[in-house]
Amino acid sequence: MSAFVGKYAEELIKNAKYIATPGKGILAADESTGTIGKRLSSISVENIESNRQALRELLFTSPNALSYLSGVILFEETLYQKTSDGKPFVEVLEENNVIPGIKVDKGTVEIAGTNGETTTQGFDSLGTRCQQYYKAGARFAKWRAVLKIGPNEPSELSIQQNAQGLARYAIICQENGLVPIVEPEVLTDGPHDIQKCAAVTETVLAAVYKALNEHHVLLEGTLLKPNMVTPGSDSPKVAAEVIAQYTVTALRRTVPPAVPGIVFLSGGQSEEEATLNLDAMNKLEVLKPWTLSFSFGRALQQSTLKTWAGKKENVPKAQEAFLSRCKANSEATLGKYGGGSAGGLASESLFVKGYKY
Ligand SMILES: O=P(O)(O)OC[C@H]1O[C@](O)(COP(=O)(O)O)[C@@H](O)[C@@H]1O
Repeated sequence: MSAFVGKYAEELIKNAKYIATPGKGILAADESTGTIGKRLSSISVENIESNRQALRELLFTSPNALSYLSGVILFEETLYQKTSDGKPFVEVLEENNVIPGIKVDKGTVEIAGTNGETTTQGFDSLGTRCQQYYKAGARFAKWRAVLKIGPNEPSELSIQQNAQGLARYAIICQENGLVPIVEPEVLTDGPHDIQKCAAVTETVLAAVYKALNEHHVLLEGTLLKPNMVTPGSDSPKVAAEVIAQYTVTALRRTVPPAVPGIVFLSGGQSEEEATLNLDAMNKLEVLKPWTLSFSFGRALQQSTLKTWAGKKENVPKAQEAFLSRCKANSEATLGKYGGGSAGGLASESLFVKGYKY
């Protein structure tokens, strides 16, 4: 084995495999304080710790919803929070066989001399932070790199910087017992067609797997969180079957079978769109050596957030909405989603231009 095999190898492989269990997926509830502020302001709720805690408690204590999840990504503040009855969130998740994860990046900064391209920050004391998060119960981590499509973008510089950054992050996580989720997000902004998105996604993923190899990352103990291959936001939409075909083709060309699971981000798709696209991928009859599942933020929470609207009396209804999205996405990981669990809210587009933070 060419990869560096540290003392956590077996545990990393076991946890990555568990997270990729067919029928289960990841809730991305790791919005940083700024990002959750935007979500809360959309329902006129103040961005203070008690409101952030209340939203996360609503999600994590949602009856039956956790049976469709294998992992939840947390922001640092949430990792140490408790329910209103005083039970640590980490315990609530563990009791339901859901692995707690942690966002370890510190957001993006512009790369000088580029047309608004970015690299991701967060290397300062990353190893020490991983050790602390492991002690607190986290067993996987997330780091988001962002690439954009433009006339000359992504540049070679941004592809290389982001691939190297993801690989360096991944090996530091593995040295400290955390399964790294490798997230190179190609943004959907722009007038490009689906072929362009496919070409860029393939180039980016090829660079990422080359870098992971150079850094001796144990692929069996990682997960990939990519964008789906779609037309740009200013282009006409295409059918879920077309998205499925292009996305699975791009992944088959670039992601080694040693990777146990690919967990998509939703990237501003509506809840229903994201589920139907995932379902169409799992219905495709081609060899897919990895589990294809979800790690949605907005596409799991939007109708729940709107239904809650910050009011205690709406919690049971909001939890029903959350359960219905979790169940729908679980079915989609098996290619068994019939569609239609969408109320009006689940079909609302969640696209935000230049989604960075
Ligand atoms: O910039 P932040 O606060 O890290 O948030 C980025 C968000 O994007 C994600 O990576 C993907 O979310 P979406 O499914 O909403 O695209 C989440 O895990 C995360 O909450």
